[in-house]
Amino acid sequence: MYKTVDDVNWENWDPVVTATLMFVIRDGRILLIHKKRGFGKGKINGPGGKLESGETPLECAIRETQEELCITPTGVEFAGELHFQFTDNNSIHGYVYTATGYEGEPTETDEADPIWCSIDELPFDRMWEDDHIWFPHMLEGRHFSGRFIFDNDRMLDAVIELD
Ligand SMILES: Nc1[nH]c(=O)nc2c1ncn2[C@H]1C[C@H](O)[C@@H](COP(=O)(O)OP(=O)(O)OP(=O)(O)O)O1
Repeated sequence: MYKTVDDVNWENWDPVVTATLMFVIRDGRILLIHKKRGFGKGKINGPGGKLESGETPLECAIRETQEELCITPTGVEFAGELHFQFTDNNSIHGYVYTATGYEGEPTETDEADPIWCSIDELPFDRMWEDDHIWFPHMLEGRHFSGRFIFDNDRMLDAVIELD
């Protein structure tokens, strides 16, 4: 049973899922989604999803943003990595990207409803519990690497490293 980050053998960690997140940040605002289905349904997060075969995390993050919000992010940069170990043995390796702009118009789809938020008033109470730990680093443009233990959607432990 995983309780703390130290209970995981990170050297041999073999995540079940590799996934991505994309955050468009411009003019003091960030483009989030209300997730309508899939993992984390009902939460507020960035667009993103599972890596498909033959795809890089960057390609995945752009494709998922196109699929979920009908926009193509521009000025994309790598922001950080997230390592989630769940007590039920699920595990997710997440790659986070930021973008400074986009082509198209953010549009509601079956998967997501777009929400613009002020970066000073983020809805952390409706987001995954780890987000308040690494969002400030992402917003500062600081690369981060986070390790987290979750029991369903309750965070049990967290460690964050900065470049
Ligand atoms: N603790 C957490 N904090 C966070 O901010 N995002 C998390 C998270 N745990 C998972 N995610 C995100 C990462 C990724 O975008 C998504 C999980 O990917 P999944 O592919 O499992 O989701 P979906 O069911 O949307 O899959 P797709 O069918 O590929 O869209 O949830």
